[in-house]
Amino acid sequence: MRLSRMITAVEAHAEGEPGRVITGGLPHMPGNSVFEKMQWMQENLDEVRLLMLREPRGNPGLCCNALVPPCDPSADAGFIIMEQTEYPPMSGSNTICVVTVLLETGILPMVEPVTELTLEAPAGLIRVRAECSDGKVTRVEFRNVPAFAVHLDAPVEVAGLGTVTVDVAWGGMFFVLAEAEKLGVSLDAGNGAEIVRVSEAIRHATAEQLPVSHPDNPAITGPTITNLWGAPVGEGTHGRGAITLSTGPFDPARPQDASGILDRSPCGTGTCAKMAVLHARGLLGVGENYVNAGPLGTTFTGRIVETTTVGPYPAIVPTLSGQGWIHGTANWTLDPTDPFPSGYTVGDMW
Ligand SMILES: O=C([O-])C1=[NH+]CCC1
Repeated sequence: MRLSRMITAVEAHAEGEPGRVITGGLPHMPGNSVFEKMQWMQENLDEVRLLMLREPRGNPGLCCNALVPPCDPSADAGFIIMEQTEYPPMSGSNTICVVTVLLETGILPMVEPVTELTLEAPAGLIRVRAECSDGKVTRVEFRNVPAFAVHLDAPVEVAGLGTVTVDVAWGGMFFVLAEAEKLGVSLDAGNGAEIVRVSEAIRHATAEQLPVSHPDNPAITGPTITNLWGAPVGEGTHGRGAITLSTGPFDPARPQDASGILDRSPCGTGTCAKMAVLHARGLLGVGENYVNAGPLGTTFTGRIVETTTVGPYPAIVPTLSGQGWIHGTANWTLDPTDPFPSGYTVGDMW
């Protein structure tokens, strides 16, 4: 066997959303921050993202994280997040997967009943509190980067849908948010294809008509992801959402060909963006929880712990909590004669 790559990984999911964690096999990535390391990886090593996320080693619903040494001296570990069409600055489900892997495989020491650690994500420092029992991480709570609303009740002209009223908010990624019921879209997981089609049309139109960038880092732009939200359905929940991640380019002339995938979790950054919108509308206050359900019925619990400002925007500092599980380990390899050195996609499921 001759190999041009061997990548060691731990397979994990957080409340249903898969988040592979690469623990070895990647070269040193230069940079004075994890954000700069992410930029270097995007420019010099993007074939690894494609190799991990595309077939035969990946699938449309998979996210992948690369553990990297942190740059901030207060951080215990750094991680770069890879998705099908972008390197997101932050991700709740992937943070929970990374923490679960770091502690349950011994990369960082587990302290029971509570382990406290700091991660450096591309978006910044993430303070983590992990509840642990008998060697298992039973709950991960992290203090996210500040979340804020940029637009509330903004009209967007969407091909095939007409004028759609949207919110645009940052929760670690830039989301466009719209109410599913007003669009006549069911949020039941079985309606995934319509959710993706409608969400991609709204995202594409909003990115064109209401482009946004982060006041502290203009290289972070959007919106890149969509949150169709609705009323709570489960006992003890405050809301539900279906988050669509793009898996390919969108052609407004052929919205029926939209390619995207639902986050299987309630989406941590999406929950934080929704909380920022609720707070901006005076509907959620400091100290209040927001339990958000995703397509599988699993939940993340968000909480506003304080308020702040980001550039010109009033903002909230949210915590988010949920649980992760390891479901495998792998050595992913690439033979130099493999005809697909960056994996492949086929139109039937991409
Ligand atoms: O939990 C999260 O923030 C996300 N999960 C997948 C995309 C972003």
